[in-house]
Amino acid sequence: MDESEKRISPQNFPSKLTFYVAICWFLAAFGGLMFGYDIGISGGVTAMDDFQIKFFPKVYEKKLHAKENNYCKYDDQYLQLFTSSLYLAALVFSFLASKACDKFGRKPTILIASVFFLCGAALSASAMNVAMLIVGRILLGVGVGFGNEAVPLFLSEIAPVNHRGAVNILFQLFVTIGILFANLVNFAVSKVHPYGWRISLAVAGAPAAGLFIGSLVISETPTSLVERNKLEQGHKTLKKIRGVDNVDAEFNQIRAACEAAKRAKAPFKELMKKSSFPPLIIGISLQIFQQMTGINAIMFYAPVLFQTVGFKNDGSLLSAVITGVVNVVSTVVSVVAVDKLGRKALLLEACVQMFISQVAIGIILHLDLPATGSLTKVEAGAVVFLVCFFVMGFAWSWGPLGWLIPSETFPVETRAAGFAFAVSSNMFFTFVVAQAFLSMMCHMQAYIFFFFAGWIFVMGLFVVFLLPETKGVPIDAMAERVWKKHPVWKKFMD
Ligand SMILES: OC[C@H]1O[C@](O)(CO)[C@@H](O)[C@@H]1O
Repeated sequence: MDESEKRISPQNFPSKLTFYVAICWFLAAFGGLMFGYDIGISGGVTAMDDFQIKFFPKVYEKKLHAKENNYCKYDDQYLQLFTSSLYLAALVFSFLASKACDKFGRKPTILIASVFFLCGAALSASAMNVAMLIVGRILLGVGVGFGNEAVPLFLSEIAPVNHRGAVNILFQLFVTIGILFANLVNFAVSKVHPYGWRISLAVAGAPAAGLFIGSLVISETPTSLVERNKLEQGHKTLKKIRGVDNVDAEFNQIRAACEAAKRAKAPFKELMKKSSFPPLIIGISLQIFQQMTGINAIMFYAPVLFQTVGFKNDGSLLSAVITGVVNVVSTVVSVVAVDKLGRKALLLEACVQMFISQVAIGIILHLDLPATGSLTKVEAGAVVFLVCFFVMGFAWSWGPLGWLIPSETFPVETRAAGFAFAVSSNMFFTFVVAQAFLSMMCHMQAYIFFFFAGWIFVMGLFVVFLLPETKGVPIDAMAERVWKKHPVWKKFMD
């Protein structure tokens, strides 16, 4: 602990925001774009008639005859597997990726991700049957597993220290841009019959190719080089990315951090110590809660949801574009607000906003959807508005902070391992929502929205009673200034 006080304050490390670093961010951020594209593309594709006729004819038949039981139109395990399989693969491979990041470095791990992305895009776009389609999604998932572990790590390791928070949010920002891009592509190709869906799936190759080229151009991070004992090369790279000669102070800090990480021989074992529980519980809970807001019910299935409430194909794809725009813009708000308003205020405000939206959507659907088969224009407009209101709240809080907080609360010894747990919790619960939402909607009907509202209520209590504020706290000082002062968590800190 005391060691950190002897170091030069990280705020004083000399650095310029170099053009080279900006290029590296831009290229690596294709990883976020790729992830977002995969999130956003599946909902629109599953809602396309041509796609359903080819792969899920039973779903198509059911849809044609659906009047009364609108909520069950898309209740099909295989259809859901098309979306969810990606996240299961990502979950498994995020652990392998954390090993690859350590052993081979961030750069080759990003390269591996891009190759899987390219293969996955090619296979799913050319699929002749459901098996090819799902194997294609699994390959994309392997890419997501590697990419989501390596890219955020890469971005934050080459960022000048005082930009780390904002850069971390950059990843989420690119995810939201990827989702929007996918929504736009779906909207544009929905009239191309009978293979519009193939274009949607093939366009995923564009960010994948960007990431592939990027992974050849970017430098390995100084941290990763030092970790693998390439000290001289690490020092040289640090000079290059900072654009100044005097990088010794920062370099020494990187070395000290790497040595500390090496001393903790088994980071996963270290994580099981009582004193590691506070950041671990916080990191995992934030990711679980992030998913249980119901965000991905909307991101994956917005077009399907909008069809359920009575929009035609076009209208539902256009509405998904609107929610996509709201998602991007609100994430930008978060970049600015997070260090001014603090984490807790944003998370709490969003709970109120998301709770109101979910309850109001539930009430509208409960009162009117079963009786009439579809909503009136005004009601359908209100549902789109409420979905946007919900997405807005999520995007400036739980979306980015679900990643930011776990990246700033673990001590260096357990940071990578702890973050891997957070990533995999996210993937697991994303999988659960993707696989279960359409069936849950079929069985619970409008009550599904009250179910998510219930989770949001619990999340609010969690923020009030268990989440400490970490705004402005240096990472090395978390234990002293945060955990040991918190009425609940101090009991874990001996
Ligand atoms: O922007 C919404 C997207 O952000 C994530 O929560 C990741 O933080 C995804 O699970 C979701 O689809």
